[in-house]
Amino acid sequence: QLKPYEPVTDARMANPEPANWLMYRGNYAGWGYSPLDKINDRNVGKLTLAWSYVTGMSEGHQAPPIVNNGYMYISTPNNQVIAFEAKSGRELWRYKKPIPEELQQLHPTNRGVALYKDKLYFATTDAMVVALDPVSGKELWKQPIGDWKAGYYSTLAPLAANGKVVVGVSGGEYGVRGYIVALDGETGKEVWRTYTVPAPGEPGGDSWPGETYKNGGASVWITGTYDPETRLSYWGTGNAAPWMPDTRQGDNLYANSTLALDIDTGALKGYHQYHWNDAWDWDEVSAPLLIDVERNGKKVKSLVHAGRNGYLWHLERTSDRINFVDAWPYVKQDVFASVDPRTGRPTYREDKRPGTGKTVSFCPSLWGGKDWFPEAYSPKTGMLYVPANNNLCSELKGEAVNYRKGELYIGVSLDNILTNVRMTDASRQHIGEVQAWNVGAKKNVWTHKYPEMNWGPLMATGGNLVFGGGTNDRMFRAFNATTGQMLWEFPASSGVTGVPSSFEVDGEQYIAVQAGWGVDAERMQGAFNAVLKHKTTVPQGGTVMVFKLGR
Ligand SMILES: O=C(O)c1cc(C(=O)O)c2c(n1)C(=O)C(=O)c1cc(C(=O)O)[nH]c1-2
Ligand SMILES: [Ca+2]
Repeated sequence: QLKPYEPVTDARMANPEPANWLMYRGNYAGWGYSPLDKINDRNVGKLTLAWSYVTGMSEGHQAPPIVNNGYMYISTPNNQVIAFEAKSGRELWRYKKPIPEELQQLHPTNRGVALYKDKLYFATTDAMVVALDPVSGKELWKQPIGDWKAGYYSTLAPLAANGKVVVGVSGGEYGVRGYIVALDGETGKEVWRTYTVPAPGEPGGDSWPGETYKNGGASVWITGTYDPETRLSYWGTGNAAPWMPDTRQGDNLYANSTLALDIDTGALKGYHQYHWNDAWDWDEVSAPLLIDVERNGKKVKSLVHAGRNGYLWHLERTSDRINFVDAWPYVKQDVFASVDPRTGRPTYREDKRPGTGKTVSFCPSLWGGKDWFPEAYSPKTGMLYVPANNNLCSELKGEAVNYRKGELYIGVSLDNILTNVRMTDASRQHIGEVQAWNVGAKKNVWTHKYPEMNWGPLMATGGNLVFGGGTNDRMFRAFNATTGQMLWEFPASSGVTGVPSSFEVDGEQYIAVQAGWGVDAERMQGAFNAVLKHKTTVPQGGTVMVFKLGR
């Protein structure tokens, strides 16, 4: 009873129908917002499970259910994509790409598929992009984008725009040299590749001593946002490698930055580095949200980013630059002594900078004020919603490390990483938060607090709701977007670190999300268990959950 598959054109992508969820965050601006309002703050208490489906995988289920006129697609860890009839949960097909046996997955997750024209794309753990037929699941082509034997892998959902499929590579903990690569959507042929770490002689190349740029990190593992008007895509970059900053003295451009890349050529048109010479593993990979922000009575075409470094960043975007507007801490941050009001460049407290042979504690923890899980923005309330971890700190002991192809290149022992968490008096009271911000006014409107951490991507809806999971009690929740009042919660089979989405079929609205705890939410829980008196175990295993209003 499914209608013929409807190709996903540039026009549809630039202006997605409210009934569908065509890409990672629902729109190119990265809002994580569904305009649908049949499920709303008055009736959300009646939300019930319409269907669910066990994926057969453990580890991190983080991908949003992507929906195009009744067809739904999810990806799971281990290079798996599953297609459903969105309304019923009937499986249409399942695709699994084998992973080489010797490949060790440091971050076993996949953050979703991209739909474009008559194809579906996803990026793999063994550093390929695969194109599938969305109707049959048949493999159309696969294109290698990096050497997995050298620690390159992909976890992000691709960005599809202007005839291209654009992805980045992970591997910041293996000493890769990061890049963003665009493939021709039809053929898979590489169109451009832009390194996030410049070579000597290129602009920014002098921010790396000697040969260090070759293993400088700055990986890209979260989908970029895109402005069709300027044809600029915006990407966040990860930590510089290895972690200890004295091994690569200099700013280390363009690690921990937002980059503006021309979608047609990959040319770098602007950047903002959130913190230079990274020492804290604060990957700034979340792409900034494209928002028109009212500030001092003026509209600013903005880029907004809740930094892993604990600051909320308000930038301005133009056709050829990124300008700093403002920044302020949204969680406890004890590293920045100041932020230059003109450029946004921070100065550091020396005693808060880890280094080789030093043991240093700092806040927020190495997982940051916010790790990879996305913020959401509602144009209805004008608020930015931030899933945060507050009051938490880390202690790292820097060690010398030599680069060896395909091996971890961190400079902190795994033992230390798994016990790095340091509690404060405040974090014994609460850690996880959902924060609502009026960015232009720099005003925190409401905050919902959790006793322990929050790893939950957020979605806002036209029904004055904000949805998110992320806590170790397995709950998936809905909040009143205006007031922050918790209106509904549902105990999932596992912790919910999936990106939620919403869609409509035959006039009925649905909320969809994957449960499936894993990756660093799980590792961080281990680090907590090491310092807390009680231990929490979160069950693993992926489930797709789709909710609708009960009668
Ligand atoms: O530097 C990198 O390339 C890289 C990649 C990834 C990833 O691809 O998931 C993570 C991280 N770093 C990282 O620092 C991090 O905290 C993290 C958490 C997670 C997760 O899925 O929970 N992935 C990653
Ligand atoms: Ca990293």
